[in-house]
Amino acid sequence: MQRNADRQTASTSEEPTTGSQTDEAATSGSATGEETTNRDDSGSIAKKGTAIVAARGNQAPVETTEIRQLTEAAGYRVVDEFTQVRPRDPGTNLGDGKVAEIARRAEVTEAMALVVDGELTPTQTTTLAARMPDETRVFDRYRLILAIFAEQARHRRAQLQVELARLRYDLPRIKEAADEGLLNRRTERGTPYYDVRDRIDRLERKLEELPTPAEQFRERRRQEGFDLVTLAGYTNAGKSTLLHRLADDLSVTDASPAHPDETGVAEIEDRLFKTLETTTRRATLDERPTLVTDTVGFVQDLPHWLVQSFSETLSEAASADVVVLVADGADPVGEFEAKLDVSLSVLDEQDVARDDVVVTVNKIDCQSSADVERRRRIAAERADSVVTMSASEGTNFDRLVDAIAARLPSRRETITLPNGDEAMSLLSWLYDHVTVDSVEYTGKTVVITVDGRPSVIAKALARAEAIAATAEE
Ligand SMILES: Nc1nc2c(ncn2[C@@H]2O[C@H](COP(=O)(O)OP(=O)(O)OP(=O)(O)O)[C@@H](O)[C@H]2O)c(=O)[nH]1
Ligand SMILES: [Mg+2]
Repeated sequence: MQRNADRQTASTSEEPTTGSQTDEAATSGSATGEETTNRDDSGSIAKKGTAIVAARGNQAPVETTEIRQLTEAAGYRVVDEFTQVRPRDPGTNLGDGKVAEIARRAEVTEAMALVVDGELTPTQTTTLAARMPDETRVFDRYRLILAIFAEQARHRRAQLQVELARLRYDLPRIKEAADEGLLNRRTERGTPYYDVRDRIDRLERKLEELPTPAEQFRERRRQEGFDLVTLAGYTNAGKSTLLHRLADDLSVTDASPAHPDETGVAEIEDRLFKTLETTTRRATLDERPTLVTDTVGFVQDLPHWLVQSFSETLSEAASADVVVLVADGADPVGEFEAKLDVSLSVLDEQDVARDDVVVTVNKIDCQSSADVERRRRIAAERADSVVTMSASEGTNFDRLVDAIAARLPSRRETITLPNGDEAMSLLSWLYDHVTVDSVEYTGKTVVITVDGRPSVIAKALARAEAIAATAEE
C-alpha cells in the first residue's frame, strides 16, 4: 500500500500518464526485495511508437541530434521535431503558440511521446501533458535518460541504482510541486517529500550492504593472473566494437560463468546507450590472459547526480591495469576535443593515473588523414599513449594491443629447472599465464625467460623452487 502511495507521489509531479511496465517493475522490485523485471528476453527495449522532439535554444540553429538519438534509444521512432529560439517560457518552456502547433502534430502522428530537450519543472510537465493528446507522454531530457536506464538494468544492483537515480531526480521536484500547491496529499507516514527522502536513505543503505560481485570477481581474477583492461568513453564511440575485436571467443558463452557479466556479448548498434551494464570478456593480449571490460558510455551534459548513481561502472576503470579511452574520431574536431577533456576528467576523478590510459582515436576510416592527424595531436597533448584506429575495420589493431601491453605491469624473470615432466608441466602453465620469451634446453636443465604480472611470476618462482627441491631429494 505504502508502495503505491510512494509511487503516486513520485509520478504525480512528473508523469501525467502512467509509467511504463518496466519502470514499474524496477521500482516495485527494489521496494519489495524481489527480483522482478518485465523485460523481454532479448533484453532490448520494446518499440513504443512514435515521438516528437522539441528543443529550445538561444540562437538558431538549435541542435537536436542528441535528443533525437536519446529518444530513439528509449525505443521511440522520431517523426517530427520542433525548435524554438525564444527565451524560456515559464509556463510551458516552449511558449503557447509552439505548444499548440506540437499538439496538432502529435494528434496527426499519434505520437506516444513528446520529448523536450532540457529540464522541465513539474508545472511545465503538467501543463504540457494537459495540452497534448491523452496518449502522449511528456518527458524532459533527464526523465528520458532515466527511462532508458531503467529498462536496460539487468541486475539487481543496477536496478537499485536506477531507482535511486530516479528518486534523486524526483525529490526536488516533489518539493517544488508541493510548494506550488500541485501536491498537497499526505500519506499515512508523512508528506510525499519525506517518504521519498526515506526511500532514498533506505536504498543508499541497501546498496552499501549489497556485496559487489564485480569487485570480488576482479580480485579473484587478478590472483589468477589476469590483467584487467577497461574500455571507457562516450556512448557510440565504438567500445563494444573494440571489445568484439579484442575478445578471444565471442561465439562461445561460458556454461558456468564465474561472473554473470562474463556470458554477455556486448551489443553493437548505432544507438546511444546500447551498453548499460558492464560486460567482461577474456582476451589474450601479447600472450597474456586478460579480461576486458566494456563500460557504460558517457553522455554529454549528464548531470552529476546521475553520474554518481552509476559510479560502480566507473569504478571498473579505477581498478583496471589499463584504461582504453575510446574517442569517436568521426566527431567534429571541437566536439572531439571537448568530449576527450570530459572523459579524461572523469577518469581523473576516479584516480586513474594518466600513465595507465591509452587513448584511441577510433573510426579513422571516416576521416581524411589530415583530419585524423589533427585529432591525434589533440589526444597526444593530453596523453602519452595515443593510437589512431578503426575498430570496425581492424586498422592499427596491432598497435593498440602493443600500446596496452606496454602499460601492463610486468616483471621479467629467468627460471632454471631440472629437465623432466615437472618442468614441462610448469612450462605449459607458464605459456598459459605469462609471456614466455625464450626456452633453452641445456641437457639437464631448462632455462625459461618469462615476462608477466608480478603476482603470477612470484607464483611460478615458488613452483620452480618446489620442483628444484624435490629433484635434489
Ligand atoms: N565507421 C566506423 N564505425 C564504427 C567504428 N567502430 C564502431 N563503429 C560504429 O559505431 C557505432 C557504435 O559502436 P559501439 O561499439 O556500439 O559503441 P559503444 O561505444 O559501445 O556505444 P555504447 O554502448 O552506447 O556506449 C556502431 O554503429 C559501430 O558499428 C569504426 O572504426 N569505424
Ligand atoms: Mg557499447
